Amino acid sequence: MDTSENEQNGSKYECFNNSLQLYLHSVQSSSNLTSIKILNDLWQTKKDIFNSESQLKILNTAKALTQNSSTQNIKTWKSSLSKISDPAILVEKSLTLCKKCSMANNYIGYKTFVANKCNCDTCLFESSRNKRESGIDTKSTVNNTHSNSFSQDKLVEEHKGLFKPKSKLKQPPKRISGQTQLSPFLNNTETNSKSDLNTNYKFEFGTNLDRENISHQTNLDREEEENKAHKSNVAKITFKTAKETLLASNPAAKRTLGASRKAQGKFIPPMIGAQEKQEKNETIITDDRLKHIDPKMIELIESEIIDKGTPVGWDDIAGLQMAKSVIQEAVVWPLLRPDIFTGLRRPPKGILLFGPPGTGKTLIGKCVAAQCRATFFSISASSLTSKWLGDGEKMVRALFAVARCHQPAVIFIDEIDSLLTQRSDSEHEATRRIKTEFLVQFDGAATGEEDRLLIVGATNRPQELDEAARRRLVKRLYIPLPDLHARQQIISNLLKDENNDLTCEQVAEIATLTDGYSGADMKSLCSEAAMGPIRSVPLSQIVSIDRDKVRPVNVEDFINALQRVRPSVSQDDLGQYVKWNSTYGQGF
Ligand SMILES: Nc1ncnc2c1ncn2[C@@H]1O[C@H](COP(=O)(O)OP(=O)(O)OP(=O)(O)O)[C@@H](O)[C@H]1O
Repeated sequence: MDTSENEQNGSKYECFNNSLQLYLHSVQSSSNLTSIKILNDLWQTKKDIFNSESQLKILNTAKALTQNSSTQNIKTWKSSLSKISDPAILVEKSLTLCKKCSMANNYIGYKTFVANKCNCDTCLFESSRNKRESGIDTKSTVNNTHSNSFSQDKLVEEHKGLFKPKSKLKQPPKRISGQTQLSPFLNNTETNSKSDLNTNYKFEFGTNLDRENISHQTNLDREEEENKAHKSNVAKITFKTAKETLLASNPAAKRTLGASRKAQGKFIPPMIGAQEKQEKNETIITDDRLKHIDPKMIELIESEIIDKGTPVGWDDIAGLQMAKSVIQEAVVWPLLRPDIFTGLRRPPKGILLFGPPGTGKTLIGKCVAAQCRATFFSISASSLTSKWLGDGEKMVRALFAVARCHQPAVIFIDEIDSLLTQRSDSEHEATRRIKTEFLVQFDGAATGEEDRLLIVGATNRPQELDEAARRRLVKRLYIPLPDLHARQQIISNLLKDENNDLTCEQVAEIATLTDGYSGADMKSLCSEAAMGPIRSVPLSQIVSIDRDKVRPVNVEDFINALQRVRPSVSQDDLGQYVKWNSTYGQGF
């Protein structure tokens, strides 16, 4: 090697040494992040450093950066941290350029160097790695084979006391989540050669430290570790996590914090005392018949579907004498005396009440349940196909299961036509499944000798019923509009608890005037008439007036109400019911 080459290498080494010292000083004195920042800034501001001789610029930049550890480029480095095994190695590698590579093409040579593809003898670190890998005595080999003008010993001497302890240098920087931006220093092979780079570093400098320095360093290490252990012990004694604090005050919370829960496991509320409250409210399912039913559905049925309203008596239903007597005979007595009504006298399991809206079909269903001392389940078929669509099928199954547990039971299905409509190709799959499930359950109830279940279907559109459903609803009773006498009875019943001065003749007269009104229309008429006395009170007194001072309802109020409340059922519709009744009905 000639003098000029030596000088050049010497200058390179000096620059490398100084900047590395600054860099390593920052690693030891501040934080790894600052060191990395220096490295980054070296690259960002002096990209040409690897192929020029202006290394002094590095020094100035590094000095400035070390003095002012601002965090401007922290973000860049954060994203690079996970990729760099140790930035010191990159500095070293970057600055101790292989002569061969740097002469051929400086920048590309650097890249080749970092990628560990350079095998030239002048490469200080690379050559030592190769020798070690091939099992030759590394120290002597490096000294012998390395052709650089500066010696290994000199290098070590220069850096004595400036390196971080080996253990620290070997620790890879922590990965910070969300890191995507890569440093221009990085390429894939850097990460691959991470372990090699670390080992190189250890070999080059660690093995050459004098004994004194090693023992001093080891003592420092030990002291530091002892300190750490002590601190962690103290922290363990005095510090309690939020979980530990909560468990200390509420041991029951253990079941909710991190406790394993199976997929089918019960939900345990995290609030203190909430579980006890929940357990109290939970339905205790003891009946085997409800084993496979979703407890939420059972709860829903028991809270929403079981009708717990005031029991209805036969007298509450005006008119409809024929329907009442058929129901009494065919349904009520058999349910009350199942021992007598056997064989041919066995009662039908399903009845259909059809007729115009508001004629008392629901009222009859309630009355049947009350008379039979049965549990009354009331559900609207349209809610099965809309509200519980998707769960409708399960709901039907649950409904029948719960009803079996509450025998005798009456299942009243309003608007049954929307559930058991005639089948068509355009029928929704979910609706079809509900219908099938209903018919299956119905048949089960019909054939079960022990079951005391009665299904009462109500519809305003009997003509739309499916044939299969019609056949199962054996008794089909027409519930017509109330006749004169029934209307009179409805008025009298409704005015019973109201202050009124209507005579029997006047009630009869009103009944005559309400031909074509349904029971529900009659109720609306009476409500409207009852507003008459209130409307006659001057507005200024309406808030303060004494209840007894409000005048009674009179015939005039009804005459006025008749102007406002009109019948809701058309004559055409009535004709259809009569026709269907004569074909499929009971015929009365
Ligand atoms: N025959 C009746 N006797 C006494 N009240 C009646 C009678 N029919 C109807 N009503 C009154 O009309 C209201 C509505 O009756 P209900 O709900 O039983 O009719 P519905 O036939 O079931 O009607 P929808 O077909 O619209 O469901 C009842 O609450 C009752 O006040």
